[in-house]
Amino acid sequence: MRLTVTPENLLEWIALKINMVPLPLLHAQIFPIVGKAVLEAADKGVFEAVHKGKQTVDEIAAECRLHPKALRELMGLLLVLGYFKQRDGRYTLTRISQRWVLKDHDESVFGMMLFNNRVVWPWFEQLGNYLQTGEGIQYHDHLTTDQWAYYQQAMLAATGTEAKEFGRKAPIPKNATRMLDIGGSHGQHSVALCKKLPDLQAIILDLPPAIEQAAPLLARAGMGDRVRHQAGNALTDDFGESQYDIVLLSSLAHHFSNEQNREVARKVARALKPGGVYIINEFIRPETDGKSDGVGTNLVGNSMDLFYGLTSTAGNYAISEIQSWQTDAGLKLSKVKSYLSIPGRAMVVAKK
Ligand SMILES: C[S@@+](CC[C@H](N)C(=O)[O-])C[C@H]1O[C@@H](n2cnc3c(N)ncnc32)[C@H](O)[C@@H]1O
Repeated sequence: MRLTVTPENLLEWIALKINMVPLPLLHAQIFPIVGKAVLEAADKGVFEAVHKGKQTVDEIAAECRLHPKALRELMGLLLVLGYFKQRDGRYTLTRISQRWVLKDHDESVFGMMLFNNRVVWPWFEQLGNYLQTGEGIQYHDHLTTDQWAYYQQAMLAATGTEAKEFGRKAPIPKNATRMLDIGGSHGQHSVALCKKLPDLQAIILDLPPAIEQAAPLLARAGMGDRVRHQAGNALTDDFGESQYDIVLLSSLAHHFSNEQNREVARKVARALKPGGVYIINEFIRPETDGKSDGVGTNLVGNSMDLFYGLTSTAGNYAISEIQSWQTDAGLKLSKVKSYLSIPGRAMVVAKK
């Protein structure tokens, strides 16, 4: 998928076609305000206010304690972006905002919006420094307790749609009984598989400050002892020998260096039972050397690559790199499964 500029009439189409429109001006001037406007609107409670029945700018402004003139400007932009409909000065939510933004919808990305607005936004200031030094933020080493809470809620929000597709598509042994979910946070991937296989139990290995915030999120799934947290560190802990039918590493490889991922794969291979699977679930770095790895160059893969570089120094990996960790660890490669709901993301699977 791509973010494109769509002409609204023939003259605009021609202007775009003959390179008369300064597209970089859109990237430089329009895109930053679009992103921040959506984040602030969610954070200030604008969507929830409309959901509660506040429909005019004055009603929404009073409910959210915002300045009416400033809010009118914000609503104009959100209208163009398709978050609201407006008739006779009364705003209503569109299907997009009802499904993806309202706090209580099970697929809502609201938690990710709060994290991005309150924690991540200031990090972007450091992109220039990252480009000069190659040194990312390594945020796991610096988060405050509140930031850990926003982070874990964001991870849950980001998984609302993915976990369903993961549950349907993950190629797992039908008789699996034990699973290790490394950096599993809220545990939704494990919950999805445990709902599918009644004899499966999962351990979610994560850092102690993450578990402190993720425990109540996991408890909401009502899985009891079948999915439980274990405090640890994937880089220093041993995972044991012939213990698990399934090991999952979801959205953690991008925080680790190539060598760290290779070492994690070695420990995973030892910890798998014969026939067990190692699933690395990740945003894929599109190949930049012209070779296609099945996912191709795309907006999500490329922007997440830069984002993870900035935030963790590592970044995304190409499918061929991920598979090299698995084969070096003595595992046999299986199919790569991509997602329909999250473009640029895939499960890279290997078997013992
Ligand atoms: C980006 S989140 C992904 C959460 C979840 N697996 C998912 O796909 O939604 C990365 C998780 O890995 C955890 N993590 C980071 N470094 C870790 C380490 N060295 N050992 C174990 N967990 C780690 C973080 O605390 C966080 O919960």
